[in-house]
Amino acid sequence: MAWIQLKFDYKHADADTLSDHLMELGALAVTFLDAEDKPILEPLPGETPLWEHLIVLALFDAETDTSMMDNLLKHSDFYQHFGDSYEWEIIRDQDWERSWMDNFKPMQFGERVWIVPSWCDAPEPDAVNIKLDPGLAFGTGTHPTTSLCLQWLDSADLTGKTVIDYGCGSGILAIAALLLGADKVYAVDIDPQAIEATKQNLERNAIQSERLVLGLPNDVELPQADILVANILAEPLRQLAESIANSVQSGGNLVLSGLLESQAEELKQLYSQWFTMDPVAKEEDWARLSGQKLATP
Ligand SMILES: C[S@@+](CC[C@H](N)C(=O)[O-])C[C@H]1O[C@@H](n2cnc3c(N)ncnc32)[C@H](O)[C@@H]1O
Repeated sequence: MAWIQLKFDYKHADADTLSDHLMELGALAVTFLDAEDKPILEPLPGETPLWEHLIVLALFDAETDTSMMDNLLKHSDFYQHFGDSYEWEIIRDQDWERSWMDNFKPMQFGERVWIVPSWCDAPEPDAVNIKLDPGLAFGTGTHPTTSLCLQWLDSADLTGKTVIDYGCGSGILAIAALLLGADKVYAVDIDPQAIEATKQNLERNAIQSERLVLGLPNDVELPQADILVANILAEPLRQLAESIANSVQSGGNLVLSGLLESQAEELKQLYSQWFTMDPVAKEEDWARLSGQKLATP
């Protein structure tokens, strides 16, 4: 399968906001390289004079309409910092895999959870270690939205619970829930690569396959779960609101991310017709909503 990659030189300090913007435009992943083509390992803070000259790689689905994207980029605030230097290229799967693998190191979330790349040893062997290889799917824990969801799961008592992971990507949240004690997880995604990555990550973590029901949204009959986690973008969260709400049982929990801080209040209002909503949690410019389902009359 081919992918397309947008590559450009970026001469400005605020790389973090640029990354968020590219993800909003549909990028599946964004990687920064230094002037010597080496991946930058640390997250890029909002303002730093260190990275005044970056090479930016953004991976998009092969179906992406590049002329529409050119147009959107030309009208973005970032355009002045890269001008016409950008180029689109078709890349093979393996090339992309290599670039993110270099960036991906063991990371801790909350008290108990570690995400450990499948080619690394666990720094804390007794922790809840999730062995992960996202392949081409989204979800390594490096993005604030995944991190916010992992922190919520880490803080909850999942013992014996039924969980839905809506938009599972690499399966990172589904597997975290299972290793934290959930009885059964239903994981769905519109991207077949995500289904494949989740299946392989399940095997990597030696979890019995009966504990995970996995598939495309139309192929999986969702139960009313104790907990539903959805780290997808604001627009699908708006469109799917009613069906998401219906998939949580009374008293059950909702965890939503993939939305920017600026989108949080509107979505909180929307979901408050079914849930008692908690204060918005934030990491960098991203937000997480959570709430408890109201009893149905
Ligand atoms: C931001 S990634 C999250 C992946 C992973 N759950 C995590 O937390 O890192 C969003 C995922 O949702 C999927 N997705 C987007 N819209 C969707 C929809 N309407 N229904 C199901 N999955 C969707 C995408 O294919 C992608 O894998």
